[in-house]
Amino acid sequence: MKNVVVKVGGEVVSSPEADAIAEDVRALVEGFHRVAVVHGGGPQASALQKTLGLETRMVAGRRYTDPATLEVMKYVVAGKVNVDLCAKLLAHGVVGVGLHGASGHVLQAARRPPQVMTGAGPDPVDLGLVGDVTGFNLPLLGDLQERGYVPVLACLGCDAAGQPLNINGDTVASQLAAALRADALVLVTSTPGVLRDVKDPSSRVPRMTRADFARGVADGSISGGMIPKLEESFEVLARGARSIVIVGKLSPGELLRAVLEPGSVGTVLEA
Ligand SMILES: Nc1ncnc2c1ncn2[C@@H]1O[C@H](COP(=O)(O)OP(=O)(O)O)[C@@H](O)[C@H]1O
Ligand SMILES: CC(=O)N[C@@H](CCC(=O)OP(=O)(O)O)C(=O)O
Repeated sequence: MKNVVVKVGGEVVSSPEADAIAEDVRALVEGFHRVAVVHGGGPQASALQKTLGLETRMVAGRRYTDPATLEVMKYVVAGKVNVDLCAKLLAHGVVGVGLHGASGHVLQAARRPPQVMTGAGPDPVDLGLVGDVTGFNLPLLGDLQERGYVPVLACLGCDAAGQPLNINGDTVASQLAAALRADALVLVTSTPGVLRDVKDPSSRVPRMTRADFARGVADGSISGGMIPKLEESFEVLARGARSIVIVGKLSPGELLRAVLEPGSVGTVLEA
């Protein structure tokens, strides 16, 4: 029995690939593995911001979140994306339970103080209503999994005073993997892993170390959302996570292989 955290990026939730993922989650659950799903919704949030005439401000892959932006995140991430993903799982025989941070206080957070960020220059950055994960309601997640449900967590946290906070989906997933001491964390994104050249889908990097990551940021070949994804992942690896793999453009069966045969799909991160 493996304890598996699967993070699905927003772009993937609305793509046909979601069927392959849901099917593989079913296979994992049927194989008596414990699965928790975390999802984002960044592209959908940016699209709604545009429709509403709101500016999207990303700083090194993270969204500057003012009160209006937080409203958008609630509508999109805890709303449409969570519903669509639970419905997709259901269509493949997986009963997901949709959750956000304020629900069961499953995702506990504290507002992030201004800090220097990789890829965003030397000065501290204040991201507004963005949170850092402080904990999870693990008993609630465990109870759900025990009864055959798959928790489906939207990446919105909530602090003890009841303030919802926007958190990068990869951050939530990697912190959850650490808290659960997961056997595998699979980050499903819109590219088939980390690419040497972001414009060339065939340039997949099969294995990557922290030093490779630092070099990629410095030479500009790793940018945008890939920076926080890798940064959080390497931190969790350093704290003892067992297996982290970045995958994407999945065909049926490939998510399963990423969990059961690490190294066969995507980019495996090495401590
Ligand atoms: N070297 C790279 N390899 C793959 N993707 C990269 C790379 N550098 C930048 N990216 C960008 O990072 C994006 C993935 O991050 P993000 O959009 O945050 O994904 P997700 O929504 O799945 O969390 C890719 O779509 C790509 O545009
Ligand atoms: C603080 C922060 O940046 N939060 C992210 C949360 C959504 C997310 O991570 O979505 P993907 O997984 O689809 O990228 C954002 O607002 O875009």
